[in-house]
Amino acid sequence: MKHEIEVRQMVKSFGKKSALNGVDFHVQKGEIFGFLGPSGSGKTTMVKILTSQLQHTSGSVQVFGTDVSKLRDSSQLKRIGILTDNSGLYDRLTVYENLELFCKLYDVDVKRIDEVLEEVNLIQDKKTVVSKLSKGMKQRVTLVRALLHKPELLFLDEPTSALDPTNKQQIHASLRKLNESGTTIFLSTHDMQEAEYLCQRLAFLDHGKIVELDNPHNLRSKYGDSTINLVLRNGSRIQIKQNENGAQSIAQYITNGELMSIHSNEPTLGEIFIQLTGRSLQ
Ligand SMILES: Nc1ncnc2c1ncn2[C@@H]1O[C@H](COP(=O)(O)OP(=O)(O)OP(=O)(O)O)[C@@H](O)[C@H]1O
Repeated sequence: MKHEIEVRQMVKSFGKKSALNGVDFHVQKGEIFGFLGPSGSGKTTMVKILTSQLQHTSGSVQVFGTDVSKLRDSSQLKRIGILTDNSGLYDRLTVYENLELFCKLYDVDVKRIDEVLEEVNLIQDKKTVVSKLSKGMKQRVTLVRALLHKPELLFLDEPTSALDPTNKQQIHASLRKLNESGTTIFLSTHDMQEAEYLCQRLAFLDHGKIVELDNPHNLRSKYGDSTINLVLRNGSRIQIKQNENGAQSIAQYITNGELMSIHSNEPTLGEIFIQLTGRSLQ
């Protein structure tokens, strides 16, 4: 089966410095794939290569089953959406005028503008000049622009980095909805909660290499210490191993009416990253 994205033994060097070093992964149609790494690990470079804004040094990069360079053809370009830091919005035009330009370029009915503005809670700012928007609002307009033509494959580079928690939630909900309607999403982020909430599979990137790739559930089981935390009615906290002795202890606490709460001790994605690399994602 052809994947939406297929990257094999890919290297990207800037002069003598290698930003990405032998990267292998694929993205299946219909999934949200997370590319997680701290600052400088190579996320933006990867997004630029996958969207044909930057050429890789060696290895193979395929999007929609053909070489990534084909994305420069306008028919192929219309199949993807891109949200990056560099907003490319015209400061002196209003939100609507900016989006209208994009609709003309991509042959999209302008009726779609209101629909997407509603979705990210920006409809009331439709007539505002872009120079008067906050950073977070600009980020949402850029997202609207990336969604207007209903792309099959959406690339997001740190999509919520400038947003407050409420706006973040709104964007996450819109992205999930979009994914449910069939859009495949490649998400680069250093926000592990975002990755945890959105991604079906994740690659952890460190110094230009993928150090782990799996779904969040498998990652947690693989790196968890298989203990269970109990809180007793007298306030004490106990950690118990998941084995026969542990099961007997838990049964005893329940029988004696001493147990108040019980939960598994799964690591967060951030903790797993630290286990793997010795450094944090921030
Ligand atoms: N045009 C360039 N010329 C030289 N080096 C570059 C260039 N672009 C990126 N790099 C280097 O490649 C490495 C990866 O950078 P990249 O921007 O992809 O990281 P990132 O994970 O996106 O970081 P951040 O989260 O801070 O945006 C860094 O060491 C960076 O300095």
